[in-house]
Amino acid sequence: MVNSQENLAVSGQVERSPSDVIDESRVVEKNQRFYETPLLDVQGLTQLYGPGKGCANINFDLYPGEVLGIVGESGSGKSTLLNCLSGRCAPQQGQMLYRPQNSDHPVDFYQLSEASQRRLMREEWGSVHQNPRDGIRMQVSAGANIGERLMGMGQRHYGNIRARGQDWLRAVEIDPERIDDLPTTFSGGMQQRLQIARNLVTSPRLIFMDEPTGGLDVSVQARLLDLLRRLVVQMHLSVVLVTHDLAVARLLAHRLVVMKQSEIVEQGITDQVLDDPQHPYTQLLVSSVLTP
Ligand SMILES: Nc1ncnc2c1ncn2[C@@H]1O[C@H](COP(=O)(O)OP(=O)(O)OP(=O)(O)O)[C@@H](O)[C@H]1O
Repeated sequence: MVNSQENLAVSGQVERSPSDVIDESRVVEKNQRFYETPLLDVQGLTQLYGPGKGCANINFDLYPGEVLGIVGESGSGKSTLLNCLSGRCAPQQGQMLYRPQNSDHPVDFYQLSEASQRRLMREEWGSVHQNPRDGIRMQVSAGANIGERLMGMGQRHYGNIRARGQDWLRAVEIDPERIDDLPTTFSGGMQQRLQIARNLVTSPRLIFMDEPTGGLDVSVQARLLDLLRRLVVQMHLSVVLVTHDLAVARLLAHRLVVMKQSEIVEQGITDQVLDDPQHPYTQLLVSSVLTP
């Protein structure tokens, strides 16, 4: 039996011309080289609403296929940082170098024209919000939610778009027979999985996630985390993940950034940061989870 991921690859190929296949082999070569260099290089990013409120002097790299977790208590500036990174807000200072697909040269995202920023956000990036209502349209069918992202990238063949929609519903463990149903008839976990399908159908390289499992029952969370972990590996996604849940960070993130009052106080390999925290604030954060 062909698994969902293979189905996705097959349906993707249906729409590709032979010249695209040749291009693709070049992309793979380039991606291998990119592996040596960051996909995202963030330097001195600052967006302050008041002293200690927002994010200040943020520096980090993100590599292809890497998940970076951003943790910290409420109000430490995680969402402000994510909003700047995902292009929803322009920071007061700093730069974010991004290496676009099929290019050897990084671009400074905030210096791009609004049209170029929007193109990257539409074609190469995705955002998974905590509340699925912020990321999917509740009044159109599940299939339309997935299909409109493909149409936004210029695809017009109804049969192919519908087939991709069904493939992606299957990949996120939703019965493809529900393709014509409204998301309002889905459970919270299903809505979140639909939001993920809508994001991933365009094969993005970079995904921003804000508490993707927040507000879900523990068993639903576990299933979603398992799905996310699998998709991240299969699609070689780079992810910036904001979470207050250290267990979620431990499960998904390769590296962690710890924020306190707008600044990064510690960053490193996830297991090292959580098992041997160096900064007193991180020690407090970790011990507050361990203490019953
Ligand atoms: N648009 C804004 N205008 C004024 N202050 C803001 C704005 N956005 C955020 N802040 C303030 O900046 C600080 C950081 O908020 P932010 O939402 O980034 O924190 P957070 O770590 O994501 O918190 P939480 O985990 O509760 O979502 C807070 O004090 C908040 O009140």
